[in-house]
Amino acid sequence: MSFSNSTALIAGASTVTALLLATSTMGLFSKNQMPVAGRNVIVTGASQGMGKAVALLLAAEGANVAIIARDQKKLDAAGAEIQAVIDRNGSKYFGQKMVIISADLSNPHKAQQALTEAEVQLGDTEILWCCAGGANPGHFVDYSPEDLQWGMNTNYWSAVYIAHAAIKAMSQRPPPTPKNPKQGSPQRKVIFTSSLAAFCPFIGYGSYVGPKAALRALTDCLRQECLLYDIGVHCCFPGGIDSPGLVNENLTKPILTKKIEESDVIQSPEVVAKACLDELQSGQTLPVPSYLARAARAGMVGPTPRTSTFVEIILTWIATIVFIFVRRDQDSIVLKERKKGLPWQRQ
Ligand SMILES: NC(=O)C1=CN([C@@H]2O[C@H](COP(=O)(O)OP(=O)(O)OC[C@H]3O[C@@H](n4cnc5c(N)ncnc54)[C@H](OP(=O)(O)O)[C@@H]3O)[C@@H](O)[C@H]2O)C=CC1
Ligand SMILES: CCCCCCCCCCCCCCCC(=O)[C@@H](N)CO
Repeated sequence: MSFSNSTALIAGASTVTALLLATSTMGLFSKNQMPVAGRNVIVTGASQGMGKAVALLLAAEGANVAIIARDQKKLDAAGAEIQAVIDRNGSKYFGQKMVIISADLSNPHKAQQALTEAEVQLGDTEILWCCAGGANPGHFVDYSPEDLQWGMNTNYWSAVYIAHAAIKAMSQRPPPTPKNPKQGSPQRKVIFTSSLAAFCPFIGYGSYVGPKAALRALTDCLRQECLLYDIGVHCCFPGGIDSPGLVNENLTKPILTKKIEESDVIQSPEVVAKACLDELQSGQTLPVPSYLARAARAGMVGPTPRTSTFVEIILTWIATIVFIFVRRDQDSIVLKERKKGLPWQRQ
């Protein structure tokens, strides 16, 4: 090969590489991976906090929404807010609907019933976004077996049973014909909600990080199986959310947990919902709403597919190093407490 030929080849190859990097990092030319207008969406944990913000956002963008939680009063209040958003949309999205379903989703029969009920009222489910969850922070030694089971029921089973019912139903039927094929990918979605604390587990979340990390592992497993049925499976990783749940858990949160959380940035439910939706629409498997969670994801991404490959790989190197210092910093908070003496040395 002559000198000029190989130069042209290298120049061509670098241009293609640069273009590929640019499109993968900036999302240029990519279509919306999760349009919501006119589609049937179920949001769990939608009576308050992040779930309610997700339901309000999707309703504002024209989705038909079914909201699920246990407490009927809180559901009715959230339902009124969502209906107001739908009324404001006017005739922009024809026949937009909202339904309220009260169910304890940690019960497999109730979860199946809730899905059936939502489908009777809305039609076939296109998106299931599981937000129901919560934490009862404490030291592991202070938990009762019931406290530990509560963590698993509230965070793992409340998401897994309804996802199981939904994926079984979806896998047997084609997606509804898109009302506007130009609006983006018609793929159906199941979305879980984990936590930044599952990427970086720390003291005080002994009943919580297990189920939240399990949701992530399940996401990787189901994402692969659901390639068979053309269903996308995703899992969001918020940091602190300014929600009623956070206010409540802070009442009993151990002091060491609070100290470690000082390095986190609390976001509003609305910001978290919008940032996660943006990431889902750009095709992210593990959406995050903050830079901190994005850095933690880079350090823990493992075999999950990534978008923006180049930037994420660099970030992975950085995060791997930063994690050494984060862990040292967190441990030093705990070790300072230990200086007061081991339990059996204290009077
Ligand atoms: N707040 C935070 O700092 C963070 C939260 N997260 C996660 O984000 C999600 C949303 O959190 P947040 O906004 O604080 O939520 P909240 O704790 O404020 O609200 C939780 C929602 O889930 C519902 N829910 C709880 N258990 C069940 C159940 N068994 N069956 C049906 N519905 C249930 C609640 O309604 P009801 O009780 O009436 O059933 C409520 O609607 C959760 O999964 C949480 O773990 C992640 C990172 C940080
Ligand atoms: C590479 C660098 C990574 C750095 C990570 C450092 C993380 C420290 C703070 C994490 C705070 C997590 C809040 C989630 C709490 C939660 O899920 C509950 N409140 C739920 O209710």
